[in-house]
Amino acid sequence: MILLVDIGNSRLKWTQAEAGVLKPTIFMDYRQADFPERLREFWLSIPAPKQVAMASVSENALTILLVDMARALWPGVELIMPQSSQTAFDVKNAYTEPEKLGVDRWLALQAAHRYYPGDTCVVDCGTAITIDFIESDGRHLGGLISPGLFLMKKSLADNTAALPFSEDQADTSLAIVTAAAINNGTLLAAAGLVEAALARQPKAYQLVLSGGDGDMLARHLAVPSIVDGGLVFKGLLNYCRNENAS
Ligand SMILES: Nc1ncnc2c1ncn2[C@@H]1O[C@H](COP(=O)(O)OP(=O)(O)OP(=O)(O)O)[C@@H](O)[C@H]1O
Ligand SMILES: CC(C)(CO)[C@@H](O)C(=O)NCCC(=O)O
Ligand SMILES: [K+]
Repeated sequence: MILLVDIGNSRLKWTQAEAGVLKPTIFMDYRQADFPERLREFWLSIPAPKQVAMASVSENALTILLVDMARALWPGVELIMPQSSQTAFDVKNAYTEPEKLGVDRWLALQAAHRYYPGDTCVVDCGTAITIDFIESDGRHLGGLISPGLFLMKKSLADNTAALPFSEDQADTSLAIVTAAAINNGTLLAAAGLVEAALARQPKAYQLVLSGGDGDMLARHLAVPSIVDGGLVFKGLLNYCRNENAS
């Protein structure tokens, strides 16, 4: 078994890979006080992994906590922590400073290149919305970063007197009450961003979505898309030896 860990900006996501097949993802809020205990209990209940692969775009302290926990639970376990680089698994990073590209974006690009070959636009709709374009030959063209839906709504609530934070259902129609106006406005901002990014390219790209709001965004886009919430995990798996072994 290989333990795969994606430390995002708001949540920790982890899963087990057995013979290359991913189990359901466990999502955890790492800001809760009892998070380390809850995670340790979870990890005590699973078979000892041969390898632990981690991707982190979060604070170092959290990464260190998780590394220490894995080492304490499974002494001698092999830890794999990929970093963004110039090229990996036939993907060429477009950034002028390749190591500055978020490792979540880098891993998602590698997974997209492997599992969704072709000219592809990879969108992660999480804390941030990231949009990256990759050509069928593995050349990354670059990307875009915007606040995600939660942050858009939170910044409205935090910076105005009259606007509340609302998590009601959203669509892209015109609203006649405040909460719907915010939910629909921010959803249309996200959908419009993705549609505009695609429309401004000189050719067509297939669209692959991931992230906590990926499903919701997919339902409201005017263009077809594939939703795959496992892109970062699949990218991590590339870096593991014997990925097909149990
Ligand atoms: N407390 C919360 N903070 C932020 N987002 C939340 C929270 N609760 C629910 N969400 C939802 O999850 C979305 C974030 O998705 P996701 O879980 O992929 O983000 P993440 O864990 O921070 O990962 P990443 O950093 O990779 O984007 C938000 O836009 C929001 O809709
Ligand atoms: C953009 C986020 C926050 C998305 O999770 C992450 O990929 C990150 O911290 N990136 C570093 C900056 C960059 O990718 O240009
Ligand atoms: K992300």
